[in-house]
Amino acid sequence: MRYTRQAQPRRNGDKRVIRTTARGYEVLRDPGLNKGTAFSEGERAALGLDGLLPPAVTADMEQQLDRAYAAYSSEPTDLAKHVYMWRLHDNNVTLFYALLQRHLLEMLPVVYDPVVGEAIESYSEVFTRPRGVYLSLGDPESVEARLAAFGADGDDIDLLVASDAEEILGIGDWGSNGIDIAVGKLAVYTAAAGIDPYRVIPVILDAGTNNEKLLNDPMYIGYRHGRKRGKEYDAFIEAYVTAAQKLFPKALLHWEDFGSTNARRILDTYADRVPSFNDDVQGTGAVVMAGLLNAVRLSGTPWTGQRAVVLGGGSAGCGIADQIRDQMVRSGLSKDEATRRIWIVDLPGLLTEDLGPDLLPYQRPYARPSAEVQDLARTPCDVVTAAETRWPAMAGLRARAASGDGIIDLATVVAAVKPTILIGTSTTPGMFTEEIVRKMAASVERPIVFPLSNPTSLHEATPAHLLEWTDGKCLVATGAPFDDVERDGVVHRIGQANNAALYPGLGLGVIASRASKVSPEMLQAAAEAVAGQADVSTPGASLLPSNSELRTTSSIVAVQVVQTAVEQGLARATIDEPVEAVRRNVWWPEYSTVEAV
Ligand SMILES: NC(=O)c1ccc[n+]([C@@H]2O[C@H](COP(=O)([O-])OP(=O)(O)OC[C@H]3O[C@@H](n4cnc5c(N)ncnc54)[C@H](O)[C@@H]3O)[C@@H](O)[C@H]2O)c1
Ligand SMILES: O=C(O)C[C@H](O)C(=O)O
Ligand SMILES: [Mn+2]
Repeated sequence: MRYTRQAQPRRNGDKRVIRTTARGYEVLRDPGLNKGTAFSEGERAALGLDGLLPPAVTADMEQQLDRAYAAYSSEPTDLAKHVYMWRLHDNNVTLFYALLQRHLLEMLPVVYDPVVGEAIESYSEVFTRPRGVYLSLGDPESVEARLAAFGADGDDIDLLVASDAEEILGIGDWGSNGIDIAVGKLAVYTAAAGIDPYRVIPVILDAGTNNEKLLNDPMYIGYRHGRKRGKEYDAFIEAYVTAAQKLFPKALLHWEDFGSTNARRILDTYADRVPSFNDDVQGTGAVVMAGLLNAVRLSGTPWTGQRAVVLGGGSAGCGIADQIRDQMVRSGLSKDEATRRIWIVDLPGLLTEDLGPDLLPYQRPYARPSAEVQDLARTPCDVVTAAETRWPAMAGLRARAASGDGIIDLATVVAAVKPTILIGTSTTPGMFTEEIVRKMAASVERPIVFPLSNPTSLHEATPAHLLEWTDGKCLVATGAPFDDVERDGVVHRIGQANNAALYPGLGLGVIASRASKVSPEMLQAAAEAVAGQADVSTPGASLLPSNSELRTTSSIVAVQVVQTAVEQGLARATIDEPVEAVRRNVWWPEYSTVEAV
């Protein structure tokens, strides 16, 4: 290691010092050291930078921020802006985060979702330099050595975000390209919650890919092999967890964008063994709960009277269903009564018990008894061959198509159930049709409709359509950012029910408390904290806090998570005061003084 960073204290405004043996270009080429024109005259002399920098010394960051923002703005496309930002990151980490934080509302969709989806699709082409750890199932013995190559000491790492990239957003399998989802999620951790960017590692768990386009692309940079499953896959994940725990014993393991057969299984296997959570199952479930807490309050119908239909019963859909069920139980229903008030529609239509082994274990509790649905109409169905290898539910669809039985489709379910809540996590655009939404609105005063499939192009409906079809009565939240919708003099602000509003604060709380695990109560505390940050007292108000307030939201979430961890006896750090514990762990994008040693 060529320099050491002073770890504590890390408060806004505190001066930090980095001591380094590096000199000259070595300093300028290290994005953790480089300050460009902000190096003082003293630093320039001591570090051998005289002559390597133009003479002007820009004492604060303002001018650099203005220059970088102008360059960013002049990029012609969102993807070019995304690439610009990551080049800036590779040149000067502090400036990257200062710029991102200053323009968070504008830049979040560019650095993160939806543009990160485009970047992942073209990763092999736009690749310039690596930014994380690449682990390959093709070389399982090397897992520990590859993680160790990151070069951090055990106590220096707080958080690893890992993906096997089988189900990136809603765009499917992207193999090693998927490392950018881990990189993007970590950038949000830092910009939204102040997680120290030097104490995190993005990881790709490359288990092969079934993406033919990648397998046939000579430029593909991942493990060129069909996706491996079963024992080999499980051993690979086990090797990762074991190595991560050994090398970085304090770290929280964040799981992102796994396929529906692995996500929940991995979560259940490790939830009690290491501090870990699955963002798509739990982060999404909790952020959607935040939006629903506000929406249900506005709807005037208590939780015990809500009926929810979820389209897309994968990681996100069933994670959301579980949180709705738990909220109904907290409101007084039995677990069974609550489960019966949730209907899940997937590729084979309404999930029913007769799908038997085609159901995933976590879908099974929601499957409706055959007797209950025998009078419902069935619509003939075709098997979509393009989705053949992607979802296990295809087997159920194929069986129903072959038997000539057809499926109980979303329109039929909505007509029969008269849901008060409709959630979309199906990855399929346009599924909430005018007919379906009008049908729902005919029997519910304030329909709650959350189309959540990312990126933007995959949303089940647009907010403008939902408000049009419900005469402005719909309570809407979306997965990606959408513009306000104006109707009859009311400006409807569209809340973004994206896990980015929740996981950064959750992670910060877990790190600050060194919680031994992520409990359901911590998730619920986080959901309530997010809900409480949205003021829904005016007509058209957003159901979730604005992303421009992410920093505040995240710190409030973190404090509640620390508090809950302490109450549950899960905190391994000594916490006298949760606010102070959180504050101590926050990193700010401010230049350190660089000293030559
Ligand atoms: N807003 C958020 O914070 C957030 C969080 C997580 C996931 N998501 C989005 O939710 C979507 C699903 O993500 P996931 O991780 O659950 O994926 P997943 O693969 O685990 O689940 C997708 C499910 O949808 C089903 N499906 C596919 N086509 C369908 C159709 N036409 N009708 C009904 N069901 C269909 C699949 O069989 C599968 O069960 C993605 O688009 C993702 O971006 C949003
Ligand atoms: O990444 C996002 O924007 C949210 C979520 O994790 C997703 O998979 O869509
Ligand atoms: Mn995700």
